[in-house]
Amino acid sequence: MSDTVKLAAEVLQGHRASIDRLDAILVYTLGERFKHTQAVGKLKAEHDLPPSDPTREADQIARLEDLAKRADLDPEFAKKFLNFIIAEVIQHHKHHADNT
Ligand SMILES: C=C(O[C@@H]1C=C(C(=O)O)C=C[C@H]1O)C(=O)O
Repeated sequence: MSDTVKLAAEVLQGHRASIDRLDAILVYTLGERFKHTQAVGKLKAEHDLPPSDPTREADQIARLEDLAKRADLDPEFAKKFLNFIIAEVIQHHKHHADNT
């Protein structure tokens, strides 16, 4: 293995170690977010509130698009990602509503 290939392998290993730590942060962050959304789902079910709140969702999408632009992240990707998470949360809320 040439010195350049060895150096590239070390650089790759460094990036992958950082990616692994960041993925752990993402998973723990999502876990914490879902703890709060589950509590919101129970609260909504107990008070007969609708599972989805489109006004709140639109505010969040706008906020996340703005944050994404400032963080050099594709705002369309940020929007798709948040919509994906919100869709899952709404399913949880419907489940709470059906079982309360
Ligand atoms: C968590 C809530 O319920 C739903 C899920 C949302 C979310 O995951 O951020 C936002 C709005 C609601 O459609 C809420 O109303 O705050």
